[in-house]
Amino acid sequence: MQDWPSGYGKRVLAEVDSTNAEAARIAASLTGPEWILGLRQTKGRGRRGRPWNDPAGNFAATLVMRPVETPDQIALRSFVASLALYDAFVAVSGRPDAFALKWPNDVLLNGGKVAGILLESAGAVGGGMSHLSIGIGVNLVSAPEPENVEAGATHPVALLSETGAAVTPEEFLNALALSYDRYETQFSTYGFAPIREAWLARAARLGEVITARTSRDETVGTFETVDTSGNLVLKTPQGYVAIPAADVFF
Ligand SMILES: O=C(O)CCCC[C@@H]1SC[C@@H]2NC(=O)N[C@@H]21
Repeated sequence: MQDWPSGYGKRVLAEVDSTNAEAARIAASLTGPEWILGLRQTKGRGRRGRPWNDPAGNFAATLVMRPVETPDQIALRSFVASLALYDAFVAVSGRPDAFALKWPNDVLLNGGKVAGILLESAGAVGGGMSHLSIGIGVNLVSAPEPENVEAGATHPVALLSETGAAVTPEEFLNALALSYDRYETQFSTYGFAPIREAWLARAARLGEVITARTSRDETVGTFETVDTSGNLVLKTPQGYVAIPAADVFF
């Protein structure tokens, strides 16, 4: 069986500040997409400027690439990466029913957050995008204490304690790189439609009332779908609302 997808580079770093920061440093010299795995991360970053702590044994990696599509298309790789993460979890644990996807791109295990994704990009001189970094953090062996996460946020869990699966970061990277390559091929060949369908089939709380919060406002409504642009669509008493970016609370 293939254990690494062709066309992808790999760097394994014993210690790094943040694999996303490293991705930005090497982006200009890339000759193809590259995975960067940090076995220790000292300054990991999460969504919305939050820190991301990485005890040894957890997974911290970034896929950095130089895509050529429009920024809107490029951002849809958040869904490509979520699906790849879901499949990697199933490959290492054999437990498809235990996992679900939380919009925009968290992975839940038995209802708790086991993984998060941070997309970062930079523009090129003269327009367009110079690189996209897809940073992925997975609680393989330990999860932060609940008091260290934002009030009301999904409680964190670890793969090991929830499933008994003891997986090293290197093993997880191999599973993830293979599943990412499969979904990337699907995305570049057929576009967002099949990715969206597959994502919705694994979505947490579809059809239920949820809350989407931004720094400016809060929308409560029934989670109807994710639209063809990747927006969260909530049905509210005022009508349908499409939300491009927010934190979701159950
Ligand atoms: O807030 C989230 O849910 C996203 C967390 C993303 C963390 C990962 S760990 C690897 C990569 N490097 C970083 O500094 N952050 C991402």
